[in-house]
Amino acid sequence: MSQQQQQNITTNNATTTTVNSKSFDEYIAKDVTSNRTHESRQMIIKEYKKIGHGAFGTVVQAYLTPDNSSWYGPFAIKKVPAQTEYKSRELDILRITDHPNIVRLEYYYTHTPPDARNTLFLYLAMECLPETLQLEIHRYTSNSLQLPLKHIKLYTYQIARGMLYLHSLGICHRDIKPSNILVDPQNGILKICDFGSAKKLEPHQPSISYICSRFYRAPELIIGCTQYTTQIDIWGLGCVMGEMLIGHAIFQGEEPLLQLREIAKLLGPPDKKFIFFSNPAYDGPLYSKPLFTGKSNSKFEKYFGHAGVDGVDLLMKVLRYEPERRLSPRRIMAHPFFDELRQELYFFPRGNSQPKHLPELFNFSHYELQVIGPELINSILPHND
Ligand SMILES: Nc1ncnc2c1ncn2[C@@H]1O[C@H](COP(=O)(O)OP(=O)(O)OP(=O)(O)O)[C@@H](O)[C@H]1O
Repeated sequence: MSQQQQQNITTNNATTTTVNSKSFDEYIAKDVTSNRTHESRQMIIKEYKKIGHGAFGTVVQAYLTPDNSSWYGPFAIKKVPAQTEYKSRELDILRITDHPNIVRLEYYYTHTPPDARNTLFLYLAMECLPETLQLEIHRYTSNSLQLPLKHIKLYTYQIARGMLYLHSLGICHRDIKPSNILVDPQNGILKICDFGSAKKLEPHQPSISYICSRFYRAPELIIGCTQYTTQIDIWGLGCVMGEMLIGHAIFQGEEPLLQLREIAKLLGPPDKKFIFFSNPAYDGPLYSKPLFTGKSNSKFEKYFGHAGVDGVDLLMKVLRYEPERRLSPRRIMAHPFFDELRQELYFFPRGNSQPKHLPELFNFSHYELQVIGPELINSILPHND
C-alpha cells in the first residue's frame, strides 16, 4: 500500500489504525448528535466496509471526524429509512439504554444520500463488535466442533443479564436470535443488538403477534397471542442456548404453523388450556397427539445431555409452553449452571492456548442490584470461600 493510500486514524480508544482510504465512502452530516453529551455538530463520515445487512437496512463500519484531524471509531452504523411521521422506536430505546450487555449507541443523525431520491435516512452509530453469535456458532459447526461449555455459559449468562435490564424497563426485544447477538470471542463479551422490533410492552395493551424470526418464536406467538409478555424473549434465550449446544437451530419449522410441530417433538403436545388462553380464536393444527413415546425429560437429555445435569435442567425450565412458568432473567442468572463462572476466573478464547480473564460479569449497578433483589443476590455473586 502506498503512502498516499494510507491514512492514520486515531480511534476513541486513542489507538492509531491504518486504513485503506480507497475503500472509503465519505459524506458530511450536518447534525450528528452525541448520545453521551447530547450535543449536535457537523461531522464527516468515512464509511470503511459493509459489515451486515438485514430486512430494514445496511450496517457499515465507519469513522467520524469533526475536523479531519481527530477521528472517532470504528462504529457500526446502521442506516434505516427515517420515519418522519412517528419517531423511531429503535432510536428511542437505544437512547435510554445503558448496560454492559446492550449495544451502545454513540451518535445518531439523519442524512439523504445522493442516490436516495430525496429519501431521508436515520443513521445509528453504535459501538462495533467483531462478530455475531451466529458466525461464532458457525465457525465451530463448520469444523465439526462443539462450542466449549464454558463459552456457552458465558454467553447465556450475559444474554440473561442484558434481558434482566431490558425487561426491568418493560422493553421486550422481540427478535432474539444468534444474528442479533454480538460477541467478541477474544474477551468473551456479549451484547444484544438490533432493537428494530423492540417495544415497551404496556400491561393489557395488545401487540402484534407476527413478530420474531420463525425458529425463535415462542409458542404463544405462533398461536397468535397478542397479550404476550417479555417472557417471549426468554423462549428466544432457550433457543439460542440450545443452538449453541447442538450447533444448529433447535426448532426448524419449514413454515410458520409447522414451527409448533417442531416444538411438540421436544416438549410433547401443548396443553389445550395453554392454547385457549393464548388465543381463544386459534384454529390451526393442535398437535395434541404425542409425537414420541416416553418422557420429554429423556428427549432433553438425549439432545442436550452434554450440557450436564444443570444445563439440561436450565433448558427445561426455560423452554416451557406457559410463559409464566419460564424462569425469569434473574433466576436464570442464579441457576447452578453458571456456578463455574462464579468459581473460576479464566477461560480459553477460541484459538488461544493461554487462559484469559473472564469479562466483568458481576459488576452490577445500584439499579441492577435493586432489580435482582436481596433474596437472589447471594446466589448470583461469586463466593469468596
Ligand atoms: N454494533 C455492531 N457491531 C458489529 N456488527 C453489527 C453491529 N450491529 C449490527 N451489526 C451487523 O449487522 C447485521 C444486521 O444488523 P441488524 O440486525 O441491526 O439489522 P436489521 O436490518 O434489523 O437485520 P435483521 O433483519 O437481520 O434483523 C447484524 O447481524 C451484524 O452482523
